[in-house]
Amino acid sequence: MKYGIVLDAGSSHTSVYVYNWPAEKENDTGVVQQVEVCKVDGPGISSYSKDVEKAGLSLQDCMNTAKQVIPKKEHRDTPVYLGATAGMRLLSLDNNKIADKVLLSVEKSLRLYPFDFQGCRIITGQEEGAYGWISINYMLGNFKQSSSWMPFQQTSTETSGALDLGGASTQITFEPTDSINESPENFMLFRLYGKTYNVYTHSFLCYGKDQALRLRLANDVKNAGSTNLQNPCFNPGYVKNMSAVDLYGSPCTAKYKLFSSSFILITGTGDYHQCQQNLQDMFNKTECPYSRCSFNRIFQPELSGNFGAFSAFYFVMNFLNLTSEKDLSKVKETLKEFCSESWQQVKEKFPDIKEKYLSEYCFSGTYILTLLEMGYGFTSENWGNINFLRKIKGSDAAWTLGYMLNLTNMIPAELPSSPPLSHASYVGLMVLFSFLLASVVFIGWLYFWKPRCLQKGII
Ligand SMILES: Nc1nc2c(ncn2[C@@H]2O[C@H](COP(=O)(O)OP(=O)(O)OP(=O)(O)O)[C@@H](O)[C@H]2O)c(=O)[nH]1
Repeated sequence: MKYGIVLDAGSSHTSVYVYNWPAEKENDTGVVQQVEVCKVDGPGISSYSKDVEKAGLSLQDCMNTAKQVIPKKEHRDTPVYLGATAGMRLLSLDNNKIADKVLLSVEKSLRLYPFDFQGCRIITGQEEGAYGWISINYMLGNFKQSSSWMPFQQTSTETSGALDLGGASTQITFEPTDSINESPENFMLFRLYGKTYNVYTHSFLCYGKDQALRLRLANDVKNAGSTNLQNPCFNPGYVKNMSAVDLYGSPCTAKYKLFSSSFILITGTGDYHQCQQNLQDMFNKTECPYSRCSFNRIFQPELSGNFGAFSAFYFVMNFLNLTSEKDLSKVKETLKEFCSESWQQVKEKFPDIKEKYLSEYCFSGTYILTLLEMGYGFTSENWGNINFLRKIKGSDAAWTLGYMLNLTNMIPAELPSSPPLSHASYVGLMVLFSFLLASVVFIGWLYFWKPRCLQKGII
């Protein structure tokens, strides 16, 4: 067995994934399995900008778990990759030097482990989308192709689109059916197992659910001209004092800072319709320099096929019991009901759920619906094409697997030149041919030898 470790350094936390696969089958599709995932206790590495040494130290527990999971004799040959996503993208926009220091601290810590350290870097939003798409299609077995020696052409499997909602960014990636490509920067060409895929992808920075909430609140403060907000996206009776540092401390919201007040007071009113109207403003649909756009002047081809929606799409829809609801009007009905429940009732009903997550489910659910409907253009007709999922065949749906498959060259561009026959058929045919050959020799011997004997007898 071979092993690989990928660290997903996200905006809200870091996860350490351990994968393994049989060495002799490493180019086969679907053989890589996730054997462990460890969530680092504490926030994402980007929040250690004022204490960079701690960014590296925070990974210790999960790296020790990886050390235990992987057999000792494999440690030296196990590659370790770290990809940082939108939290670090934002930090590097804000202060590139500090972002480098954080990555250096993390690298220093990771080099202390007995693994084969391969590097830490901030991945682009486009990579995050594309690797997410590769991961889920690899796990779903969608890259399987008919082998070239087959006498008939098998139709190739359709791929599934990928929808990823993080804390700071969100990605949409799919293989469009039309060939309109008005925005080359949104397309990636892949050649995998002998087939070419032209994949559309876009990552919206600041549209992950945590930054989107801040973006909305910062706009609300600006529009209201007050730091005392009545907010329809929180349950009635919910009251929160949010620090101005937390609200304006990211490049997504910094420009909205108007007041010197150090706190913003939020009081929930729990009105789904008002919340959705409020959130719609975040999606500019009026300007589009292309034949079609999602929002904010970004090109998007017509949606096609099924989509796997993971990460926060799954966490939120799973809490609301909506992962298998295919009727969009029922989804809205459920959200409306949930948002209108008093905060006291909600807390009593779900005493075991972290208050931070619980208090934001009305906002997050409404945001997901608005993003999918208003932003990407899903309708009640194709809502059923979205599959909210956390795992596929035991592995988490995340960009990490695709990242590792790419960096270890485990997805060949061309089909591996497989022998046209299986070993068993080959042995069978050899036995048959040997038997036929022996029979021919024997018959020949009988034919040419016997008559001569007979002739001798006659003489
Ligand atoms: N409800 C719930 N939310 C979660 C859980 N784990 C993470 N989240 C939230 O889901 C969002 C996405 O989390 P991740 O998938 O880790 O995304 P990320 O790596 O922070 O995202 P980016 O850096 O933006 O790519 C964040 O807002 C997290 O706070 C969970 O177990 N339950």
